[in-house]
Amino acid sequence: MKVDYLGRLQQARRIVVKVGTSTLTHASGKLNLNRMEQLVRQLADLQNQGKEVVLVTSGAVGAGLGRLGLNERPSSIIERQAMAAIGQGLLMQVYEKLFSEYGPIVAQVLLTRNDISDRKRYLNARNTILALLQYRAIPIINENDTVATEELKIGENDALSALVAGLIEADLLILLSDVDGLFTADPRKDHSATLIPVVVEIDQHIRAMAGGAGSSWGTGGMVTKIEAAQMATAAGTSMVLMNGNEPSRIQRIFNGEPVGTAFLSSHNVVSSRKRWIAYGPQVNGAVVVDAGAERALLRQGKSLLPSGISELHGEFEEGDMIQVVNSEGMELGRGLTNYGMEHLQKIMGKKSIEIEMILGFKTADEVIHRDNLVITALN
Ligand SMILES: Nc1ncnc2c1ncn2[C@@H]1O[C@H](COP(=O)(O)OP(=O)(O)O)[C@@H](O)[C@H]1O
Ligand SMILES: N[C@@H](CCC(=O)OP(=O)(O)O)C(=O)O
Repeated sequence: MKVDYLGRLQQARRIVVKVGTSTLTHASGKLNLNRMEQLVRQLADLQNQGKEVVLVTSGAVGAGLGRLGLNERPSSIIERQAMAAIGQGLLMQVYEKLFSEYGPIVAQVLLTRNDISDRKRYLNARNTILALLQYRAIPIINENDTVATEELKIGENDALSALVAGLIEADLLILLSDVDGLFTADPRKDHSATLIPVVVEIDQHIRAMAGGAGSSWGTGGMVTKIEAAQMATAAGTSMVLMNGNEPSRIQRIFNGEPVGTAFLSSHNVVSSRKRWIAYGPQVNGAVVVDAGAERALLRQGKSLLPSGISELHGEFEEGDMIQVVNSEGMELGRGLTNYGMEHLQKIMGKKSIEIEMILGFKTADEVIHRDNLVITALN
């Protein structure tokens, strides 16, 4: 019997596929060329079916290690960056060769957190990727590991692929991993764990199932995959997490058959600008709010006023992204602040009409205007 959500996934036209290191490399660390060949053939075939395809690929560090004959990830960041520089070229060379056999043009896109944090660069990256799709090219995206310093890193490609899916408003994100999908517990540790075919809402119960990475090559484990699912589904992109060991099985999604775990996109899709606010800029600090402000934000759709703020953390300036947390430390939302740390210290707990008297100027009545605020607590 065909289940309704399968029909929805089958219709997807713009697709982001993310492939992890564990899928791309052998246990030896060398590239798994057979698998890459099958993946490329499947993606080329999706394009032949009229779909737009974007590939987010890991494996630069892994391929660099394999090339140098090393079998352990170096612990120093500099060394890993050097590995990535060696491996990225190798990775692209293999993709270029394989894709050219089946037809599609490929394009390398390397992104850093800044390209997502900065609204101008975000829009620029979006336009470039959309232009590539217009040319029927397949953008092959990875993090620019060689130049992204640790504090400016997105960190791993599950998150990068979800950000990319949001960036280009993809219909579907497919995460290829070394596991068949989300299980009730880590199947490597708990043999009685069972596969969950579909997730409609990512709640505490689902998050609690996730464990860490399964191989020494993978980085994120299930935690980052669920975080990616959360980002993607909130942005209107459904996600399928499936095993990448037989890439031709991707086709099953488009035949309307169940495969892996499907995370269905939320009906409550946030606007593109709010999506950028939620997941784009780096968080520079936090404000703790009282119960009254928490209610106003969560229940009444109000802006954050200085009167509801009781504590400040971090160092931030006007225009920066800050977290809004309650007294128990739970994140309620994120937004762009109208006041920097120094000024906010003077006006927190005060009424908006007092702002000008205290500071000698007033940027706005609100510390975070509703338009610049995204509530994350209800997701
Ligand atoms: N609840 C779970 N369901 C499935 N896999 C899980 C779960 N919890 C932890 N894992 C582990 O996550 C691993 C996949 O993540 P990772 O090794 O980072 O792969 P990748 O390189 O594909 O990103 C699986 O091999 C599995 O051992
Ligand atoms: N950008 C890194 C990949 C980081 C990463 O997320 O790896 P993985 O967990 O295998 O998807 C690389 O190319 O090696």
